[in-house]
Amino acid sequence: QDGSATAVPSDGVEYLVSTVVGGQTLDLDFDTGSADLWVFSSQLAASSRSGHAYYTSSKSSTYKALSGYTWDISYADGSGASGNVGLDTVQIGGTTVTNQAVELAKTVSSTFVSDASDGLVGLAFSSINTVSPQQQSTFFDNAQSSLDSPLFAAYLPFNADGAYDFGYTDSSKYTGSITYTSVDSSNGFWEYPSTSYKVGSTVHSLSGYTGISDTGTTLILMGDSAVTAYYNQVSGASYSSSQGGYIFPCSATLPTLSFKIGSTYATIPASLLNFGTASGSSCFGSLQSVGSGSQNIYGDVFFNAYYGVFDASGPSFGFATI
Ligand SMILES: O=C(CN1CCCCC1)Nc1ccc2c(c1)OCO2
Repeated sequence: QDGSATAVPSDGVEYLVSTVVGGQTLDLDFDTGSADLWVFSSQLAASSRSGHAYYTSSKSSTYKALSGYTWDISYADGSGASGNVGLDTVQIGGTTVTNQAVELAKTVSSTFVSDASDGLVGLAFSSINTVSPQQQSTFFDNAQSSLDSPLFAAYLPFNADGAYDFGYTDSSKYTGSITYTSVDSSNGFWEYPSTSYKVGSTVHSLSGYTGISDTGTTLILMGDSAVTAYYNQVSGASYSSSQGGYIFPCSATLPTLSFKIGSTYATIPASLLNFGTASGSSCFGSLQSVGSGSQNIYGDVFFNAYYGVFDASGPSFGFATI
């Protein structure tokens, strides 16, 4: 059944959604860049669980263990988690999936311990789910047959409560029309060509590049050529190894950044490109380097400006101004 769940901004780093797993409520990070639904569990060391809600399978009347099944995930930022697997009922807003693969953490890396989320809901394609010996389906894949339309949408306004809509798009959450582009899911991501960008009004080519819509990533991460071109237009900007990225004087005037999603430019306003104080009078940029490769990562800062629609029919990705 269609439904909407509130997404609450946490530390400006992520948006958390209250989710019920086997009758137990956890605040989970919805990540369109991965495909594992995993939770902090009673199997974690107490030191790793501190500060977190966690799932205890023995307290769920609907839990079914998948004997011998394991999972082990590593994310591009170097974090990771691993454990074992069972099935249980998962409720997100008005949408309920029975027999959802729930991945119980036995280990989590330090960033997750210090992070606010109690686990993740992966909303990328099930082809990159890490469960072995049999790969499992995402919540969205399992929910699709019960939805009016096989889609979900992310509404993540800056510093305000947002929502994930399942089965429908909500016209009260965006203005104008939704522009769609075909998605190439061969890498398991919501990925599409992204072959040009603009710094202010100056157009640059990004031949061969793609973009990935990734609600699990906070910032906008692009190739070094784009990042250099952008900060060359920001007075006093520099790369700070201690801060781990580009910083600039908080008083600097920032140009807008636009990038193509398929054939249509999305424009990020200057206000969203200042991620906030790094230290003293230096501010940290919302645009940072993705490192190597030709895949740009369009994270929450993008969704602060655009309602994002993830449509499995096609598949396609659509966006509309918030
Ligand atoms: O790793 C992530 C997001 N990840 C989502 C799940 C929780 C932990 C953080 N994003 C990311 C994506 C591409 C990158 C990168 C980081 O660093 C360099 O390239």
